[in-house]
Amino acid sequence: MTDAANPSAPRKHTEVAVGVLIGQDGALLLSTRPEGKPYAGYWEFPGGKIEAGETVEVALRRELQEELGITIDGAEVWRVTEHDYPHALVRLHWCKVFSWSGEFEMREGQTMCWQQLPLTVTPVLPGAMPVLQWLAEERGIVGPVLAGG
Ligand SMILES: Nc1nc2c([nH]c(=O)n2[C@@H]2O[C@H](COP(=O)(O)OP(=O)(O)OP(=O)(O)O)[C@@H](O)[C@H]2O)c(=O)[nH]1
Repeated sequence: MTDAANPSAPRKHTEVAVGVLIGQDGALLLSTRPEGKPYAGYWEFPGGKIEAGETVEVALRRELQEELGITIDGAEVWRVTEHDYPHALVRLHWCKVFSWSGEFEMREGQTMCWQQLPLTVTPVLPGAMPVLQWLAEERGIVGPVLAGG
């Protein structure tokens, strides 16, 4: 989408905070995108848009409370990526999260699961693919990050 008043203007980024929750066995938490959102039903890492005045950590804590009912202890940005979707140009601020409190509760009707690499769930949001690749590299996993992919 371009700016109607100025079609040559660069698209503005939508800033997004994303959490890579890592369990004690190294499993990764994936969840499905709720109905009504672009790419509904695709698997993603939990997170959402950063609101005005929020830091990445504050936004991520709010999003994970709203979506999953948990409270994260802390989050530091690990990687920043960009992805150009038809619906938005997003800048994704990825945080690894190792510690949280509360019970998981799917507050937006989504589904969650813990996954090792390669992932067995599909389809996965295209914007998450570089991060899966980095996680696989860190773990010395060669080959596709999606089983059968
Ligand atoms: N949460 C999340 N978003 C991702 C991932 N990968 C990726 O490209 N995105 C993109 O980042 C954006 C996140 O926005 P969202 O729609 O989930 O955010 P939100 O919950 O604040 O939505 P809303 O306020 O519109 O209801 C979407 O454009 C989504 O496609 C990912 O792994 N997790």
